Formats: sequence, C-alpha cells, structure tokens
Amino acid sequence: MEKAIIAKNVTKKYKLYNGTKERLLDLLTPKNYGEDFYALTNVNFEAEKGDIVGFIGINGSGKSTLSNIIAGIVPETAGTVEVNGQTALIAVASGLKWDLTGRDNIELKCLMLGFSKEEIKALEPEIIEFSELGKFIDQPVKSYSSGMKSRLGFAISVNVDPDILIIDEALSVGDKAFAEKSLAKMKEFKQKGKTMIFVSHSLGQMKEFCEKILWLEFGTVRDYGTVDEVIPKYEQFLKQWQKMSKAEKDAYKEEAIKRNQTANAVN
Ligand SMILES: Nc1ncnc2c1ncn2[C@@H]1O[C@H](COP(=O)(O)OP(=O)(O)OP(=O)(O)O)[C@@H](O)[C@H]1O
Repeated sequence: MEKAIIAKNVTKKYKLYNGTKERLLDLLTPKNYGEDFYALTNVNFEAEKGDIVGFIGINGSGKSTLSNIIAGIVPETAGTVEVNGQTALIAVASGLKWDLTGRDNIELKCLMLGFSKEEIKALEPEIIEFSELGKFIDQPVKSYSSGMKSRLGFAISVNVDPDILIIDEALSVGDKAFAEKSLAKMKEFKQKGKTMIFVSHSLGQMKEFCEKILWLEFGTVRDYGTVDEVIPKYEQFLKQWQKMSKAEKDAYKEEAIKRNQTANAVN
C-alpha cells in the first residue's frame, strides 16, 4: 500500500513565558528564558493512501498540533513528517487572512495551491455557493462569526480537491444543516479514495466516519488501531477520567507529561 503520511519521532516543543517581558528577553538575549513545554513527544504515525483516520484525546493532547504539522502550517521541533500529496486543512481559526474579504481569501488560497486565474474563475462560484455566505463574501473575514469562517474554510478546502483533507473540529461550529452537507461532501471524498484526518470530540461522528483511530494523550500516542479496537478503550478511559477530581486529573496529567519529558530526554 502507498503511504500518504509518515510521521517519525515527531516532537513539538513550545516555550511558555511568564509575560511579554520574558518573551522579549528570550528573543533579545542569548540566555534561555521561558519554560519548555512538549505538546508532542516522539509521535510515530503512518496513514495509507485512502485511510480515514480520527484523532482523539482529551483537551490538550496534541491533536491540533499534530494536524497542523501534517498540514505544514506549524514546523516540528524534531522528527520528520513525510506527506505524499497536497494537503488542505479545515480548522475554525486557521488559514484565513482576516483583513481580506471572503472572495479574496478564496483567490489567495487557490493561487497558493497553484491554480491558474482561469481555473480560479471557474471554481469560485462553486466555493461561494457551498459557503452560503451570500453578500458577506465581499466583506472582510474579521466581520464573520466563527460559523461563517468555518463555512468559508470548509467550502474552499473541499472544493480544491486536495489529496489529503484534514478537518479539525470544523463541524462543531455552524448549524446542523451545514454540518450535514459537509459530512456528505466528506463521504464523497471517502468514496474517491482520498486520505482524511478527522479531529473531533464527537465519538458518534468518529464511529460513523473513520476507519482508524489515533489516540493521543498529553503529547504521546496512547493507541493506534481500528475504530472497534480503540474507541471502546477510550470510552472506558473517559469514564474513569470523568470520575476523577480536579486534583487527581492534575496529578495524572503531570505524571503523563513527566513521562513524555523523560522519553524526550532519553531519545
Ligand atoms: N502556540 C502555543 N504555545 C504554547 N503552547 C501551545 C501552543 N499551541 C498549543 N499549545 C499547547 O500544546 C498542547 C496541545 O495543544 P493542542 O491544541 O494540539 O491540543 P488538542 O488535543 O488539539 O486540544 P483540544 O481538544 O482542546 O483542541 C496544549 O497544552 C496547548 O496548550
């Protein structure tokens, strides 16, 4: 089988600063200010061409970070990510230039993807219609609601026909009718044998839509397998997690992060 994505030992380190002054000092001086925070530690993950993979995990597990790295929007700190094909990421707050209008965003995105002026002209009406933005298409994106931004992002990404479509929580904003239309479009993609990554907290949507599940836990891979293998284990975990007190959750999280950091130091 042809691989669509090969992620090897992917690590993402962020710097956490105690205020703007510390951030500036870190930039301006050779001394190391701020605290290292590992959002991902040595993540290994592969997807075959045509796989539909769901990323699950509680808040802060690194799902969006890994999606953004695969989409080429955020650089990895260490490790490698090989992606075979053109990716398109649909996420609530990403990829759109807020000062430009919806129409300008469509044109810019298509130009960046290598479409010609003629191809863009032909594609634009379809994208605008799918977005249901009406006359707002000529207003700056900063005047859009989060649902409208998501609709525009979704309309562009699904209509440019990417090889790998990454959808990060974009179905959770906006109305039910648009979510259904988007799901139908995603099913079309699935039938065409495209590769898809789907990030969602809705296990119902995951079961309906995905074949494989990558379960991330505080920046590491807790499990990767079929929907039937991984989702029941995750549901079991969620039941325990929900019963934990805040202090127990903090302790669990701290322990997991420490384990990740130790793993990082060893490798
Ligand atoms: N730019 C950043 N600077 C510092 N820390 C960050 C940055 N972006 C993400 N993080 C941290 O990295 C961790 C992983 O975040 P990420 O958004 O990837 O998680 P997630 O699993 O997608 O979470 P959610 O389900 O809440 O969307 C979090 O602890 C987050 O606070």
